[in-house]
Amino acid sequence: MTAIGIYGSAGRMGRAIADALVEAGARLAGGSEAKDDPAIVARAADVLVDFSTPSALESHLDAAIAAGTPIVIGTTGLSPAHHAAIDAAATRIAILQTGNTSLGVTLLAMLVQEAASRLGPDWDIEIVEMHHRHKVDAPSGTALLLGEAAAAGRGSTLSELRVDSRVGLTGARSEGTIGLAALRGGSVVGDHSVILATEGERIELSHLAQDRSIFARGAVKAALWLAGQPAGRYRMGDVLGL
Ligand SMILES: NC(=O)C1=CN([C@@H]2O[C@H](COP(=O)(O)OP(=O)(O)OC[C@H]3O[C@@H](n4cnc5c(N)ncnc54)[C@H](OP(=O)(O)O)[C@@H]3O)[C@@H](O)[C@H]2O)C=CC1
Ligand SMILES: O=C(O)C1=N[C@H](C(=O)O)C[C@H](O)C1
Repeated sequence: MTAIGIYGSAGRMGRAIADALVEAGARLAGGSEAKDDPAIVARAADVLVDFSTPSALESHLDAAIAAGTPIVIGTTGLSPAHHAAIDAAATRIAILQTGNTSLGVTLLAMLVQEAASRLGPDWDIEIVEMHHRHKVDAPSGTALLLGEAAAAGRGSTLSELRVDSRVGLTGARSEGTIGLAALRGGSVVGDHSVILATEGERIELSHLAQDRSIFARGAVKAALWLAGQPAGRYRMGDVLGL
């Protein structure tokens, strides 16, 4: 029985993952919060999942490397420096990082990349997301993941094309850019729409999360898969065979 350790175990996702891993036939190796030593659960677990906060990432990676334990990173709000730290750690242990562990969003990202590659640059791409009032980062990790997929479809990267929430006298839209807008309110679990718009028509590709359990089940599936992998950086598409 695979033992899964949870960083951020008392949070919304940590609690949902504790439920999901039992349903998947795994065992909880232990949980860890800010006050705890992350090395303890890293040593007790066959695989770790991190749904906590970006400022804890470095200590969680250090603990995972020291114990030789693979880790799924679901925490969002990561900076380029965090991604560089993940790349470095992935030369030592297996790591899967994703802004969204659901099957639906993993497939949506592929559809977005395909649409962006087939439609010309006169098709504008805008990404709108809405989340609950407690969310602390924006744009969401999923919006960034979808933006990267759209940019890849255009043969570019999101950092080259992104325009964040417009305000004031912005001027007309620049062709080829990808706009990002974030809404916050109530208890919305996670809604994302990628809008492709040209003169006279538009396409909207959307994912609506109705329950946090979709992320939790995906995180457990990813953890069980990652437990058997050699060092390297992996994606949800690898887990789901998409
Ligand atoms: N990839 C995906 O599919 C998904 C990713 N997420 C992401 O997961 C993260 C957590 O989301 P959510 O559960 O809603 O947030 P919560 O705030 O409910 O949970 C985060 C938990 O992490 C704890 N924490 C803070 N610092 C540390 C630390 N140093 N070590 C261990 N734990 C710590 C928090 O404690 P305290 O409250 O005391 O600060 C809290 O219990 C977010 O970044 C979110 O965007 C969410 C859903 C799906
Ligand atoms: O904080 C959340 O709740 C969520 N965060 C992830 C994100 O930033 O995209 C995934 C999901 O949308 C819920």
